[in-house]
Amino acid sequence: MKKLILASQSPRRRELLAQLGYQFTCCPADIDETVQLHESPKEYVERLALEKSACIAKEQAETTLVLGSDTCVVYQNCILGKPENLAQATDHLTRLSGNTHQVLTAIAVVQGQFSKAVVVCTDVTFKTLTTQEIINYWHTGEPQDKAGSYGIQGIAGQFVKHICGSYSAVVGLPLYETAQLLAEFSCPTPVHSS
Ligand SMILES: Cc1cn([C@H]2C[C@H](O)[C@@H](COP(=O)(O)OP(=O)(O)OP(=O)(O)O)O2)c(=O)[nH]c1=O
Repeated sequence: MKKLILASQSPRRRELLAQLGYQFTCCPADIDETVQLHESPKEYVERLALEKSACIAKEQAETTLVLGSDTCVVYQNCILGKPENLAQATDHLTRLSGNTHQVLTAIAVVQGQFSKAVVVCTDVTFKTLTTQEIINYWHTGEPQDKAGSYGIQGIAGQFVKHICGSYSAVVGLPLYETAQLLAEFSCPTPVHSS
């Protein structure tokens, strides 16, 4: 079995990868997450997932697989990152209120000089939120470390009227695509026959 490293500090990603049955270690990647000029949201998440994996892979043996991931929330082609304060979270959640937005999650595997990335897009539709609901939500402490200022797997689950795509991708790691990608690198889940 090849050695597998998850290049992430996210407890959600760790739980999702463990759910697939893999044995792995975690090694957070510290990279610059600034959006580049003229970069589309899809290009952005793909680049970050690859950079996170490559940053850890360069310290590893050529046979080690490194999986990195990045999630961003996109509304009308604008990237909504993690909020720094209540004002930013209010801005994000006011935009998402009553509307459909996209959650883009990229996963990337780097092994020595080989790499491959996949981007998964999910549509999420929110109910209309009042200013008081947004303020109350901020004070739960849930939005602070999450792209777009919400966590679908938590209290904000009640804001979501409809989702079209991958729930696990919204939480941070798309289960289907991750298993497929790792199998391509000869690292199958326990249920794969090959
Ligand atoms: C939209 C949404 C995001 N998120 C989280 C997933 C990611 O952890 C985070 C987006 O930030 P990321 O920069 O993708 O990830 P991270 O900094 O948490 O972890 P790392 O870079 O070390 O892998 O937002 C949820 O948990 N639920 C949601 O519904």
